[in-house]
Amino acid sequence: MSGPTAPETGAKAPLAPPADAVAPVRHPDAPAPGEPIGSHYENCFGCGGNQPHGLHLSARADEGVAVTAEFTVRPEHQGAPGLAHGGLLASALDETFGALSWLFRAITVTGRLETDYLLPVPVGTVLHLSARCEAVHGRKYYSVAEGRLDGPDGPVALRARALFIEVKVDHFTANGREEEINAAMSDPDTVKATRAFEVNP
Ligand SMILES: CCCCCCCCCC(=O)SCCNC(=O)CCNC(=O)[C@H](O)C(C)(C)COP(=O)(O)OP(=O)(O)OC[C@H]1O[C@@H](n2cnc3c(N)ncnc32)[C@H](O)[C@@H]1OP(=O)(O)O
Repeated sequence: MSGPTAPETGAKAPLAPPADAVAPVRHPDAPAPGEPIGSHYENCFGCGGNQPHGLHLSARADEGVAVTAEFTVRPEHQGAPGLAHGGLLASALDETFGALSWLFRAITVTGRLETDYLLPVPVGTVLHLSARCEAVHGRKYYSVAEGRLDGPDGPVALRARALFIEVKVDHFTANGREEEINAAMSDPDTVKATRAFEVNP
């Protein structure tokens, strides 16, 4: 019988960093604490301005290897009546974790993401997210995040852990659909953002 298979157990199972992981290093060219990080791609569902139904999440650098972010839950983000869809909230966490790339200046993609949903999140909520990288092991970046209602000190609605894996630019150029890759590579802003990562390994 075919069907979904569970994630591998053993080495891939834990989201806790291995004992010989090291502390992440804030890159000297990382945005200053409080500085906006900006969208990495205008068509990104998480942060792009070109997606009418996207999250339009905006992130800022924080102290250390950490970011804060906000997004407003809109009617098109519903799962149950008047409440945010759980997968969409995971997307907001994923995007917030992704913004950490600008702090350590390595291109990283989600390998694993685990979310605890503690409170329902009503439409109209401004969700205040924060993420912090805790440890690095080779290409693996281990991070934690949370999402709060009503303000940065409001009730915790979401908690998450993630493992992001460092990749090179060809992860995108080799795998993305050609028309979007060609369009992105002819956009000077995208090229500039990509070069910043390549020049500062
Ligand atoms: C310009 C910046 C752009 C930022 C965009 C941010 C957007 C928000 C973030 C996203 O949503 S990214 C999109 C969602 N993620 C993906 O599409 C990733 C799909 N997966 C892959 O492409 C590959 O599986 C991956 C690049 C993650 C890894 O493949 P590789 O062949 O490069 O590496 P490998 O499989 O050898 O794994 C490297 C290490 O990570 C570990 N690993 C990989 N996947 C894992 C997993 N799922 N769980 C636990 N560990 C994992 C793996 O065990 C190994 O550990 P060791 O170095 O200790 O041996």
